[in-house]
Amino acid sequence: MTELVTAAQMRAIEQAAIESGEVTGLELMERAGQGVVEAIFEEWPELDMEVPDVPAASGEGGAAPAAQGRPPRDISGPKKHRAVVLCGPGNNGGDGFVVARLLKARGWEVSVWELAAPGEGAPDAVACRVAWLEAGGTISTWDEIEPLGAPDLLVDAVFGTGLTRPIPVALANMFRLFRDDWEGAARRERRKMRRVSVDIPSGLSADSGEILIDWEDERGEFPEGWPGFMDWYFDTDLTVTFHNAKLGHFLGAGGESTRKLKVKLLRGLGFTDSPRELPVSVEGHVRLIEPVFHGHRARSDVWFSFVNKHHGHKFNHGHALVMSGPPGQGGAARLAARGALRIGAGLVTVGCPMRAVTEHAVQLTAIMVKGLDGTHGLGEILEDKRITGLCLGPGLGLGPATADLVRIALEAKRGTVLDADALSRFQRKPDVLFDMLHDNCVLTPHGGEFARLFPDLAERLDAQENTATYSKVDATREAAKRAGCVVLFKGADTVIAAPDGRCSINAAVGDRAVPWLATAGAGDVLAGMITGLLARGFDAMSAAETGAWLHVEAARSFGPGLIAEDLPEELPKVFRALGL
Ligand SMILES: NC(=O)C1=CN([C@@H]2O[C@H](COP(=O)(O)OP(=O)(O)OC[C@H]3O[C@@H](n4cnc5c(N)ncnc54)[C@H](O)[C@@H]3O)[C@@H](O)[C@H]2O)[C@@H](O)CC1
Ligand SMILES: [K+]
Repeated sequence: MTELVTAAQMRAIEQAAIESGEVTGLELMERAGQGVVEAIFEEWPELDMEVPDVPAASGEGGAAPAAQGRPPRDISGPKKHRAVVLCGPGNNGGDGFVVARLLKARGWEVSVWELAAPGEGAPDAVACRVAWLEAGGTISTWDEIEPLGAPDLLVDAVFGTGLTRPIPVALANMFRLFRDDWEGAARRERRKMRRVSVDIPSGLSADSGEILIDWEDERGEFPEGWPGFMDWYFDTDLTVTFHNAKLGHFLGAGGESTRKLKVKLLRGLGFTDSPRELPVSVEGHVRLIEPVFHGHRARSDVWFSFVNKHHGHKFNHGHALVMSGPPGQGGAARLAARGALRIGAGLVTVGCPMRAVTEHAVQLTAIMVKGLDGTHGLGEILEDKRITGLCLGPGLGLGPATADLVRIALEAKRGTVLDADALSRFQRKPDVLFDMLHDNCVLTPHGGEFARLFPDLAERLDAQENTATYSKVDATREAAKRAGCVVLFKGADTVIAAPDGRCSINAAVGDRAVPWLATAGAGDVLAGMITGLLARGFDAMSAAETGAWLHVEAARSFGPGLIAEDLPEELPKVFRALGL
């Protein structure tokens, strides 16, 4: 898995490298700028082509360098590649000056606009600004901004990991305007404008992925008359970050906006050849669940866990019991049961009230049905020690019986998933639930259920003024500690945390986005998949991580049009693709 870091952790890594004497801050900044330029040409190789020796059709392009014998490609417009670099007052802006200089050295026409000149607090950025001016570059201030002609590239080096204070609404609006103005100009000139953000799209917190806006400060120091609110961060095509991806690339709005992320290593920070290892121990880092590459084949983190478990008798693969509610409400439990079976539990039983047996029996074949006489019946069946995974919640109902069933289930100390009604039932007394939970449990709340069990954490997470420092990762970690078990907080940025501080993100963003997974019953299938893995002997954290990852993979594999029933049925295809 890739390790993700916070802004503070990144600063600590950087500081340690500088203090060890292996690299200077200025060298790191130079390397960061080089990394951005490398990433730009990797992403858009067409921008790296020689500029043909064709005079500009309009006056805007200026003279172009010699064509070196190549035929002209297009004679309809100005020929020099053109970039606009927006620089902020900190080190992110410093990286921007390096990018500007390197592009200019390659024959690009580059305009730099700065929000404010870097001050004493950012000496490396000051040095890079000087180097830009010495290279013949010019700098305009933002109040002078007017489109000079359409750029091929818009570089956002306004704020990076140092953005901790909210930015004025007016500035946020300018991000949007830049994009619209220049995109329009690019269309008119038949150019394509690519947008690249240095480190993180400006306006987003690198820790929480939240948009940092000062709503009170409508005008700030910026010109009046900027129109309505749209995207309050710098909307971008490519983000180039350094050393390690940050939490904010995957959480909240950061996940939505980071469509494509490239991580560039900074030589001098102790790296050998793997971006997956942190050179300096970073306490409390978060892992991103993602495929790892072996030779030519992408295999998931789950591959290793699975491989040695795929043989033997059906009882070697465990027996999952999914509890169902009254007649007419059994669909959710059946979905969960199917998820448990397809993910490889040897046996799966739906346990239900006697009067619901017929309904389940007519719908289920490979999955067994067992009529249970309330809590007493559940206690009895749990005397069978071969039942190794339990799922309670989907369609269980919010009546008092649910709390009793949860109590009996937790006393049995099996791998247990609590979802949906089994969580909501404890809204008034979450502590009663927390007292019963053990470390082989997984809670799988969505936002609403999370707020019912952890109202103070949800409130803190929602509070605008705290978004810079308090993230979904923090909230989930606190929740896991309080509950004493693994908590999986659902979303496109699913966060999974264990009470001992381990934490990972299953990000369904960027090219892994699956908006069609927001469909009725998908959560029930997830609960069942995790239960199946617990039944197979996975520990709670691995079961939650593996289940969450496969859930998204199944949705990706199926594609749009997916309904919850399709998720378990897609798993064999996902397994085949993983070489299981
Ligand atoms: N950590 C590393 O290893 C490296 C970091 N580098 C760059 O350095 C960046 C971090 O630099 P900094 O810590 O200087 O921070 P940033 O450049 O991200 O932004 C902070 C600057 O913006 C100002 N600012 C913050 N909030 C503001 C607001 N709401 N309105 C107006 N101004 C505001 C601050 O006073 C400060 O001047 C990274 O994102 C990266 O781009 C690279 O240069 C080299 C290596
Ligand atoms: K930026």
